[in-house]
Amino acid sequence: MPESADPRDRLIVALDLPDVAAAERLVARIGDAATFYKIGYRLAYAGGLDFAARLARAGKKTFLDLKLHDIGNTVEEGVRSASALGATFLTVHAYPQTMRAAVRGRTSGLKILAVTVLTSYDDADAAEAGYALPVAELVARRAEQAAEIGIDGIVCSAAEAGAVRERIGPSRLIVTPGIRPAGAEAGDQKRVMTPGQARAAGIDHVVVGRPITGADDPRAVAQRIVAEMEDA
Ligand SMILES: O=C(O)c1cc(=O)[nH]c(=O)n1[C@@H]1O[C@H](COP(=O)(O)O)[C@@H](O)[C@H]1O
Repeated sequence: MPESADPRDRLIVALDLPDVAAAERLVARIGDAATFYKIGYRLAYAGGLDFAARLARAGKKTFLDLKLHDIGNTVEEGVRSASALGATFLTVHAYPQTMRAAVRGRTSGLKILAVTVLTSYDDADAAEAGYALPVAELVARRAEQAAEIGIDGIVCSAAEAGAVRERIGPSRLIVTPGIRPAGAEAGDQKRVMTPGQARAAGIDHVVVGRPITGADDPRAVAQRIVAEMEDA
């Protein structure tokens, strides 16, 4: 597994906040306890892409969670445009055509992550969406396809990390949302593990949003998550 030199890099804080001012306040409160931030739909549509570029210029690592999925040409050119924002990671959905297009549009420095099956899905949700395979099998199949296509990393739940690692080998990344410190509310997440369990399962990065953004002391929660992974 590729190892980051700084243990704080293992935690990616999801800045799922209404506006840039709120994101700036949270980043300031967390201070040096976190090095890596994710900007998803909520903030991206409220000025978050410029903010992501600013964070990157300020030395933070950024993850653009845009979950691209469209015709190949649109994905390829979209990835090319996103490359200008200085991000470390960009997500696309793990459909083969979409992943191939993303790899064509990728420029150096930007790693493409493929979202296999959302962590808010269980087998019943996958069946409702028309998939015949249980979630674990669908994740494994998409991870295998992602590796064949040359995607840099996989987004899945930590519960699938072992099976995914077997299929993608040691050098690609495993990034896992659906992470909850012991006792925290799962919310809409259905495939959930603790930071320590995730780390022990061989993940490279965890993504954590509400347990940090909603905390009275977000810096302390971030520090505890990093420490829990160090001890795992
Ligand atoms: O691509 C993602 O980051 C993602 C994939 C997935 O399968 N599940 C998932 O929760 N996410 C994102 O990870 C974050 C999890 O947030 P919390 O549930 O608040 O910790 C959110 O920003 C989601 O958009």
